[in-house]
Amino acid sequence: MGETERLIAVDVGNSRVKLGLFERPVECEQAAQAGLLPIAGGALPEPVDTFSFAHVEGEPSGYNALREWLRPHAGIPALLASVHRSAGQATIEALRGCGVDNCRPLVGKQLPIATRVDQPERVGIDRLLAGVAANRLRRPESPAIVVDLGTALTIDLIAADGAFEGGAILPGLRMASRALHDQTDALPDIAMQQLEDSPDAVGRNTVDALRAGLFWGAVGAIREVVARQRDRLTVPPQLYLTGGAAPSVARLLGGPDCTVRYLPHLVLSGVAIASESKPGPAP
Ligand SMILES: Nc1ncnc2c1ncn2[C@@H]1O[C@H](COP(=O)(O)OP(=O)(O)O)[C@@H](O)[C@H]1O
Ligand SMILES: CC(C)(COP(=O)(O)O)[C@@H](O)C(=O)NCCC(=O)O
Ligand SMILES: [K+]
Repeated sequence: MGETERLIAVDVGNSRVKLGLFERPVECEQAAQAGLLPIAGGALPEPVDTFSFAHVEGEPSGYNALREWLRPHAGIPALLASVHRSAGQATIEALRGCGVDNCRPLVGKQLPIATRVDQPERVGIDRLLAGVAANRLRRPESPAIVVDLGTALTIDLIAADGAFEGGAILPGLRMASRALHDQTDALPDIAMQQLEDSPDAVGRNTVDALRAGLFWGAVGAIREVVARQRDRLTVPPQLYLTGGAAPSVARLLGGPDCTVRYLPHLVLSGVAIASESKPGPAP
């Protein structure tokens, strides 16, 4: 298999940079051309190797570890989706410095997904890419709802015709915990490991009360927004979960007519699918 058949997909979020090495040429049963709605069908491309790190301003260790991971992958083209400008730029520089060939940033209008939103160019590219991947996964007649529990928590509706309809944005678990700590005198910041298991809803101390509120607040918000988006649909949606906090809540979501799948690399798979589309101009 030649180098050109491989791709490094990059997803720069507000907390973490995620990379995936995709080896197979991404096959598409229906040509995904810009302007054409992609029809659901084929399997989702999955990375054969992944790497991720937290990006922190002025802290080079994550980028140093990235350079180590990239060492055997020099010469492979990379396609990058970023919602964080400075981390996106630092990641591009690290990739180019490691000899990664032809590292291109993706922009929303290159993606094979239609939108029905007020300002398509303002939508986070991670939200659109998760929609691109959801379109590959869902049954053609079923709409999809994508829940991304990252720095922010996003809950987006993909219509049965494949269009990104918009959705809801709210604080993610880490951000909510940090906001409570920063804006009060007495509340501690809660470690993410303490938010992995369903806590008792009656916290008998400050930390347990925060765990209860943060965890069940996120689960409740997702259930309510999903239910309200579901109310607009005639066909039950398929629910896809991704993002750092998704494993904690995945088994608590869904219902009798709404199946749930946790897909840790949904955005990276969206980047791999987007790589099939017409390449955009080099920056
Ligand atoms: N062990 C954990 N338990 C619960 N939530 C977690 C855990 N680890 C990370 N998170 C959450 O996941 C977020 C990072 O996920 P990620 O999808 O990489 O975000 P982004 O794409 O915004 O960078 C953190 O901000 C935090 O909210
Ligand atoms: C909503 C987001 C902050 C989510 O980013 P993340 O939590 O994945 O880092 C990002 O998609 C973004 O900056 N969006 C721009 C505004 C919009 O999507 O409408
Ligand atoms: K994300």
